[in-house]
Amino acid sequence: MNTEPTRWNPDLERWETTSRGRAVLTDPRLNKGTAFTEDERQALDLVGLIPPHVLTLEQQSSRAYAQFLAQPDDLAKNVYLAALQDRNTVLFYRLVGEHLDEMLPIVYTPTVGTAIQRYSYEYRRPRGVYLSVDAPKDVERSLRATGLGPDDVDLIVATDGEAILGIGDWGVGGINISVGKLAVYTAAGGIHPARTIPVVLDVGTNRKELMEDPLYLGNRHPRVDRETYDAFVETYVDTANRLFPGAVLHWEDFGPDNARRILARYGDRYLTFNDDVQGTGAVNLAAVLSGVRASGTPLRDHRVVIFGAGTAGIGVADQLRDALVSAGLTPDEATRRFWCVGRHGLLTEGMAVRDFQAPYARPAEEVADWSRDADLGGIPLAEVVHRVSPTILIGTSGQGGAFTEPVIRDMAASVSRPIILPMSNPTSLAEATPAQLLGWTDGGALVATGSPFAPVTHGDITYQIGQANNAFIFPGLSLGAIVAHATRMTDGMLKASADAVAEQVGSSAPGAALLPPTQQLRETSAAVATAVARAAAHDGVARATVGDDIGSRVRAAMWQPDYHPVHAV
Ligand SMILES: NC(=O)C1=CN([C@@H]2O[C@H](COP(=O)(O)OP(=O)(O)OC[C@H]3O[C@@H](n4cnc5c(N)ncnc54)[C@H](O)[C@@H]3O)[C@@H](O)[C@H]2O)C=CC1
Ligand SMILES: CC(=O)C(=O)O
Ligand SMILES: [Mg+2]
Repeated sequence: MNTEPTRWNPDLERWETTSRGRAVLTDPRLNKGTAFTEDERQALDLVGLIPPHVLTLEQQSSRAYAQFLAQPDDLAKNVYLAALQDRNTVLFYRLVGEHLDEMLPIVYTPTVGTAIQRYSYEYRRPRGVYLSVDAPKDVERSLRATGLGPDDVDLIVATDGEAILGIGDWGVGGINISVGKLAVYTAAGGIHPARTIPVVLDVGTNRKELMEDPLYLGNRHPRVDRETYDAFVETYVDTANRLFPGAVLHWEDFGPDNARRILARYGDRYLTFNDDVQGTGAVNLAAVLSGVRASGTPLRDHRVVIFGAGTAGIGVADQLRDALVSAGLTPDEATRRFWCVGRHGLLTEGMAVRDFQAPYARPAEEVADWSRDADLGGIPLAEVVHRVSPTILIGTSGQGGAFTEPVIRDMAASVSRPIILPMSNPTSLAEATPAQLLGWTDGGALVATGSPFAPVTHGDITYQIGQANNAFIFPGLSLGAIVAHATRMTDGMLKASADAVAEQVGSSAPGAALLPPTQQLRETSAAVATAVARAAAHDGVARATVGDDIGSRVRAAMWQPDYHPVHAV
């Protein structure tokens, strides 16, 4: 039985609630604070619980913006916005939507990384659902405790906190990446915030300082063994799918082995995707496609070095390889265009590589006389760049500053418009800054970065720096899947998302960004969702009819941060 005292009535577009008084003010879905109307105050027993003067949403938003600006630093801004989100959903999204450029870096990368590291210290309230590997029998009960029924959930974002951005294992604090991704989903993709659940799968942490910290809020034991882990993930997937059968299951910031294994196990059975593998692959492809357009060299003629051959790096390689095949190469020819560099240098045959890296290992005879670095235990990036003369260099290593001046100058010596994408987050882990890259290449580099960077002026040109972040993909990808009632997330849907983002980039004039502006993320996400829904229909996985009106249906499905009547029942 659904005992939830509050429900959204879609026909009358209003909330209906049996709650009264303070219970209304503490429900962020219902709470309008000083914007409750006189009639609502009377009907909901709010008279005397809020100051008498009624404000508009616009007035509230400008007041909140002033409060936001008064915070002393970015972490305090993050905590301020989190508290606002806990209090009043509509006001939070109205404010973030009005200042997307300024606030995305606060609710998302880079500041979300700091918020995760500081989680147990900045903790104010629980947010989302905390599932513990020590109590798998409670998974169902905890997901049911959201009060949401089978038709009430569109999307669940889950992390196990092992590989947060590029900052590693932060245990239970990882919940904030699920919360942050969902904030982007709603602000950028119009996913209904009440129809989403952030989840952390707390399977322990291998970070000793957390386990020894008296304030640490997660399970105080090392990450569990693979068998226990897999059984727990299975319990989560089965339960989530049974309770919320239509929901997209989004996986975020898992370690490379678990990320790939989970995707291989569930990708063909459920509507699910791994954002770091697939979302990142798609946004990278979009940036490369627009870089290729600006470079004047056809895609099929490019050579790619990927620095950081993990979850994101190989996800990027896989989608680019498929794009090279579509451009006319055979699968083998396409694979041979990649040189992937990991912790021990270039991946080569005979090295101990992970199964998903294996296709990219270079033949031993090719590299027989390449110079090696004894400390590294293999062939370093500088040697790879020197030998290969890549046209595209991608950073997914989490190693800040790894693209050094000699490496970039060497690359630029043989390629006039090198495409260079330092995609690692947060900002401090970018492999190089755009100012460095443009300086070392005399303005020739075509640059996009994972975290936001300000424009760079070099010579007479001001270069806009596009953000090659999966935030350009996942909101529209899931929105398209939800509107199409898709049963699976197919490769075709991912490819469509990349193409749609690339198409949103209007210009390849000198200084133009490789990706659309963040401020336009809502329009970009609508275009992505439309393309994704069409691809779902094309791939035979859409249960809804996808016709000519799909663009307007996508837009109509996007939640807007406006107040609706709250009706006392
Ligand atoms: N811009 C975007 O949309 C996204 C960016 N990323 C970023 O990519 C980075 C990596 O993330 P994941 O792939 O999830 O992590 P991961 O741990 O799966 O992969 C990192 C890879 O870098 C390699 N590596 C580490 N040190 C290295 C070194 N000194 N030289 C060469 N390789 C080295 C590791 O061996 C590993 O294979 C992070 O900084 C993350 O923020 C990840 C997903 C999306
Ligand atoms: C953007 C993202 O998903 C990451 O850095 O992990
Ligand atoms: Mg991620």
